[in-house]
Amino acid sequence: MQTEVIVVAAGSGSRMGSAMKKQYLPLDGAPILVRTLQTLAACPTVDRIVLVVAGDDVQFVTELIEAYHLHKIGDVVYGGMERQDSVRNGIAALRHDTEVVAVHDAARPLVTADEVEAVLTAAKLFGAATLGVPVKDTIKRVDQGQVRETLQRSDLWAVHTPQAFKCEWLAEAHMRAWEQGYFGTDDASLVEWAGYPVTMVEGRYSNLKVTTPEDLVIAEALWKQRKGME
Ligand SMILES: Nc1ccn([C@@H]2O[C@H](COP(=O)(O)OP(=O)(O)OP(=O)(O)O)[C@@H](O)[C@H]2O)c(=O)n1
Ligand SMILES: C[C@](O)(CO)[C@H](O)COP(=O)(O)O
Repeated sequence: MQTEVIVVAAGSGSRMGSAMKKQYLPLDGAPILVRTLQTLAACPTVDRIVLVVAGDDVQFVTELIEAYHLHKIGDVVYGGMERQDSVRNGIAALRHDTEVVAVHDAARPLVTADEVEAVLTAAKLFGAATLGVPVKDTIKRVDQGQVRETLQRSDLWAVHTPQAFKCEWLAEAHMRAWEQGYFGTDDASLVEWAGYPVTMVEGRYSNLKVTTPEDLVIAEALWKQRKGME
């Protein structure tokens, strides 16, 4: 059974506000994107990685792949306006014999091989799965500055990547979403919208998405702590 991972790295990182796009900022001396790709390539179940980057970054990323001897990288394809467009471009580059595909944010460099393997295993068994963690804060729905509702925290999970799917489920969901103008902030929501069940796999709080400057400080501390424990 062939397994591929689409790594989306074509965002602009506007919330980070740095001169360099956040996926290329250093995490303990190597670019965040490199850290992410090294972990995915080390997963025994992952056969190939499709990397989605901005058109302007292809040359730079090709140099990174060589400089860091990154392996399992198949196609490097252009991203789109939204994350969903970038994933759709990645799907178009999958091999025809791929049965399970995972989608992962380049901006989540702290994912571990055992988390990746757990979500891939669940997708093989149940068709679709996402990593996530139970939320720790109380979540309220707010409209025009007014609290409208306090949600039942025990039902709420913060969703991470990777998310993994039977290839045909993900491809169908993305194609229908594109045709019907449906947008979601993750791939699982498209697959849910298409009518398929999605299994939640509990991951670790450390698998944060580097989004704003404080995330980078936390990610660096977690990375160094992990390295110290090896
Ligand atoms: N058009 C886009 C937008 C996002 N991404 C990728 O999707 C992941 C999650 O997106 P996010 O953290 O929101 O990244 P950005 O869009 O870059 O950040 P921002 O919203 O702050 O601009 C990142 O790895 C990002 O590079 C992408 O490939 N293509
Ligand atoms: C896919 C994701 O990382 C799951 O938490 C998240 O939805 C991406 O959202 P963003 O708007 O691209 O930050």
